[in-house]
Amino acid sequence: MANPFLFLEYEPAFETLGSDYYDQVSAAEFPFHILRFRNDEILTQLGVDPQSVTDDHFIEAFGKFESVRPALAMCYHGYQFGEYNPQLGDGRGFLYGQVRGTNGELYDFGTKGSGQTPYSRNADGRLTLKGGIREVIAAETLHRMGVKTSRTLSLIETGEKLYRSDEPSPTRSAVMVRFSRSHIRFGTFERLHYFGRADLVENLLNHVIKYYYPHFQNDRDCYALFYAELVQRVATLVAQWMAAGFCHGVLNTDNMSITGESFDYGPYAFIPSYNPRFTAAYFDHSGLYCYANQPWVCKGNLERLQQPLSMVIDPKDLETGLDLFDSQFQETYRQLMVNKLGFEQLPRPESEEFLKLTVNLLKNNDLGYHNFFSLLTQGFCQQWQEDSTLICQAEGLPEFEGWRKSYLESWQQLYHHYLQTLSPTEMQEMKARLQQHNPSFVPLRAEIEAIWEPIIVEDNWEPFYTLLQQVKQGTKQEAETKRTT
Ligand SMILES: Nc1ncnc2c1ncn2[C@@H]1O[C@H](COP(=O)(O)OP(=O)(O)OP(=O)(O)O)[C@@H](O)[C@H]1O
Ligand SMILES: [Mg+2]
Repeated sequence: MANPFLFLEYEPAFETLGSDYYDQVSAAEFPFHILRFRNDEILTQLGVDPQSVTDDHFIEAFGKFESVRPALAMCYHGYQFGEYNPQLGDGRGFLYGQVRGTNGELYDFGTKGSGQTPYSRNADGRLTLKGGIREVIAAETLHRMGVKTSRTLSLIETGEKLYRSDEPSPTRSAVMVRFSRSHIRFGTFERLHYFGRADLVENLLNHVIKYYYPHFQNDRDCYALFYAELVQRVATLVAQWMAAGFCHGVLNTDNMSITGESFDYGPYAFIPSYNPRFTAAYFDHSGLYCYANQPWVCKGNLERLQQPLSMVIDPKDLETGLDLFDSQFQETYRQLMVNKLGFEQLPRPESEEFLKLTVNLLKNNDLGYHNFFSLLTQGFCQQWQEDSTLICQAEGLPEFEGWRKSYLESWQQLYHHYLQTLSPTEMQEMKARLQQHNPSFVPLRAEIEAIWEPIIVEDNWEPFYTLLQQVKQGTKQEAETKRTT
């Protein structure tokens, strides 16, 4: 049977920009290939019947890299922890190809761990299996939580021994293919500014607008409009991370997509509890990219992007665009938190106090962030409309004493107050909304670590697949039932 991946209609979109933007490379050859994860949902999104795609097809295309288009290592620089680094670029990946989804939008297949390139510096060009697994889990969980994210199309174990300072070594290797809107990064523009090439900035800008902001293509102000929309997309994304309790960990400008989509999941974590200073990367000593800093860091990255863009866009327009960030972030975050609490909308300005109280309740008590919303979802019932003391009192909430108890009571009373305004139908809808916005299973770091143990000890992959089912279904029980039936 012919390999469907080799018969997709690949569009040489980035390729037509020319060699100023990439280097043609070839993939490494690996000792063996074992498909560990395939994402059939993406096949459907591409209009490919998953039944027609065998595991060997995945291995041929995304492990042995049989292909119809050249492999392109994309060039970029970036600000890393505030320092400009001109020695970046795809050092362990390349653009395999670009295809349209059934929605008409263009997507990248980008590799990670496929071998060395001119940008590998002294590194091996490889990805650890554990790193690949962690990225699969992050992308699938964020997707379930409604965050605009890249996905993982495949993860293939490749049989090499890798040495890493942050994993017991030797450790196992893998190659991953990422499915994302684009791998053009803020750093792709920054590199062109570094070389003083306004012409290349302009070409790239036209390309980005054509493929990712096509609604502005014929507008006289298309550059300014593009930047203003990017600002809003990034602000929306950060609000989604914050509501999802997600800390990306490495918000360097080479990890910021020009489409406003989230990607590159290295040392990320879902926050265990609401701690604004929670820092995901062990090497982020100052906590620069901690949970609460994410909005202003991303706004700062957008501001940095003005440097290359101002080679072709009026700086006044860029300033006006950036001004949209704060309100877009606040508005989206507010709405998402209102939804996480189960409501469609809450009246303003009076409900602001309630939202603040919710965050403070989470901050000042030893409540798990995800656990709290999960308890709210599981316990939600009609009786809460009658008796405020029942609210969120299901098993699992720690005993509150002293000022903490009165804090909880104030919160319950306000929640109760808003519940009383709802009709029986609205109460039903509220239950559904709680379930939609609060998956009862969000993998914390320890849970991700726990699936790695059986893999290294006895090559047991069941916990990994079960965890992915849990993430998809949103509940542990449902996932376990589904796997055993
Ligand atoms: N093992 C490696 N071999 C070669 N280059 C590497 C390796 N690990 C990281 N790099 C390079 O270091 C830089 C920063 O890495 P970072 O972890 O942000 O990106 P990445 O995870 O490799 O790729 P992506 O951003 O596409 O997810 C990139 O230029 C990357 O290609
Ligand atoms: Mg990166």
